[in-house]
Amino acid sequence: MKPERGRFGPLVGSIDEGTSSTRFLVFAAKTAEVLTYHQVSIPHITPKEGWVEQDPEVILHSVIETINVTCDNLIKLDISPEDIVATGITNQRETTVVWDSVTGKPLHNALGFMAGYRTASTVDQILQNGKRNKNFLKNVCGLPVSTYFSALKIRWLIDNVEGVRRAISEDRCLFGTIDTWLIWNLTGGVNGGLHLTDVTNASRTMLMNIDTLKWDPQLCKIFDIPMSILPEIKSSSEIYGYISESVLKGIPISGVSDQQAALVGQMCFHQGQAKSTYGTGCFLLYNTGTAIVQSSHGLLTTVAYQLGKDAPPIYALEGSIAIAGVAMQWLRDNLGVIKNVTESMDIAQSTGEVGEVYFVPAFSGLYAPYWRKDARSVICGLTEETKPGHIVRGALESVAFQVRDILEAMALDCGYPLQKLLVDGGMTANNFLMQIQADYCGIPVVRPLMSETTSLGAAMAAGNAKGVEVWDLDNVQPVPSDCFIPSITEDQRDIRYSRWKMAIARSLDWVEDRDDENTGKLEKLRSKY
Ligand SMILES: Nc1ncnc2c1ncn2[C@@H]1O[C@H](COP(=O)(O)OP(=O)(O)O)[C@@H](O)[C@H]1O
Ligand SMILES: O=P(O)(O)OC[C@H](O)CO
Repeated sequence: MKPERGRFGPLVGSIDEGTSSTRFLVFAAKTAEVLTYHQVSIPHITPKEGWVEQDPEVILHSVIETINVTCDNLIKLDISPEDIVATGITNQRETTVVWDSVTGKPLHNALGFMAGYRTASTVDQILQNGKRNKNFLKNVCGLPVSTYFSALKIRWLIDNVEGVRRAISEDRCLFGTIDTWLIWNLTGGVNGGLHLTDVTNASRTMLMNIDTLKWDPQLCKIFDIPMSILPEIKSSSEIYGYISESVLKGIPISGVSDQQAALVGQMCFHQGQAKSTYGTGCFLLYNTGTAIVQSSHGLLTTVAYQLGKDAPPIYALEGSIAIAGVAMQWLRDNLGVIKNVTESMDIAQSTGEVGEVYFVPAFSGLYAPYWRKDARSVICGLTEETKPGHIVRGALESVAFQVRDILEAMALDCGYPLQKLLVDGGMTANNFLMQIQADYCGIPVVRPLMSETTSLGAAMAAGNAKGVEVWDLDNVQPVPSDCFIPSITEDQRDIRYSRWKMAIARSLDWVEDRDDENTGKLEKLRSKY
């Protein structure tokens, strides 16, 4: 029997395409409750050391699969999928896809956001081997020149993949971050798919002017990227188009964003509010309101959200950490010291207070606030007492310390320290990490009981564009949360943090970094040892 319509009122879907997995969640608009969801893992492909790729078609199929299974789950719960009125997309950001508009086929695997090695020489090329400072475009796009951002990945693809050059010359090449790839396919693909992105994703390419919110011809010229391959930029909350096939046929896609969506999901609508999302990487965003604040301490300036095409853009300062939860996957898959990522909590806890080990997971350099592609991982402080648990603990502590690095930079840029940290994302299930985060930053860490705030933010944006409020924002009760309170002394905190800084110093200058102001340092080191 068909489920009865309207049991929970209007429903809003959220496609959450992260670096490690894809989920489709369905929210009851009135209560923002997750009614059901389905999740599938997305494999990383590493054809060479440090070259992280994913298959765009696997990503697309994972989205379709999660939509289908979630809708089946709804029916089993006697809820009608026909109650879904809109869907949002929240996605891994800088990850870059290029495809052929005629065949619909990708021209290469997607280049992952943390693929540092591959584009290192592209960075050197743009910086003219150290003649330009890495911040030379920051005033225009808010970002330093780094392997992280899409423009470098597009440039690499044009330089290295013949099929991409040919498709450009034949005017068949389309570029997109994952949101764009999904929207194009879900709205029809080769049969009229729409080539669109949202302003928050566009702000991570290095090609959008942070002030005008348009593709910047000067930036495109510097990277030598044809503007014809770029999607149209929309706000984070408007009707992008309608899903052309599947059980959601006819439903509008009407909200798009990623880490920035968690700011919305965490209700950080006011200047001065911040959240940190702990997933594959970790991303701390601080709402700066309508002001474009340029950091002097290694943070990015990015668009936080624009909730409607005529709404003012709201900006954020961001600290991006490349390696967070993925370090747990590395401990599991490469070192075999944990059987699953959840186990990391008990193993780390079991080490007690003895045997401090500091682990800087700079697998392909360090992102904020260091921006050092010459850094590589180090594990310091090993003794004959060191056990695998100490390494696991060191990996979890590295996330907490990197977040402190970012909070220090934010306090310098903003003039005052943050009073509490709102957190979300898969890794926040780890209570040990949450406690040491509070300990090492010296402020309370507040974790909502519903940790899917990124998806919620995308659903809120999608509902907003359809005139359906997800969560009654006028009557919103305090979000039920757990709070972790600092439990170590200032002295203990400072000693640990200064050792972390020593470990960071040891991770730098490991490979040659021509764009860095310390050019030649490596040569000096070589002659010294
Ligand atoms: N209990 C846990 N302890 C430590 N890390 C965890 C735990 N649960 C999940 N993770 C890590 O969090 C990441 C998944 O979080 P998620 O928010 O789904 O990431 P993404 O959105 O980047 O795909 C994985 O890298 C995983 O290793
Ligand atoms: O995989 P996620 O969801 O943690 O997102 C990755 C970031 O968007 C990269 O900037």
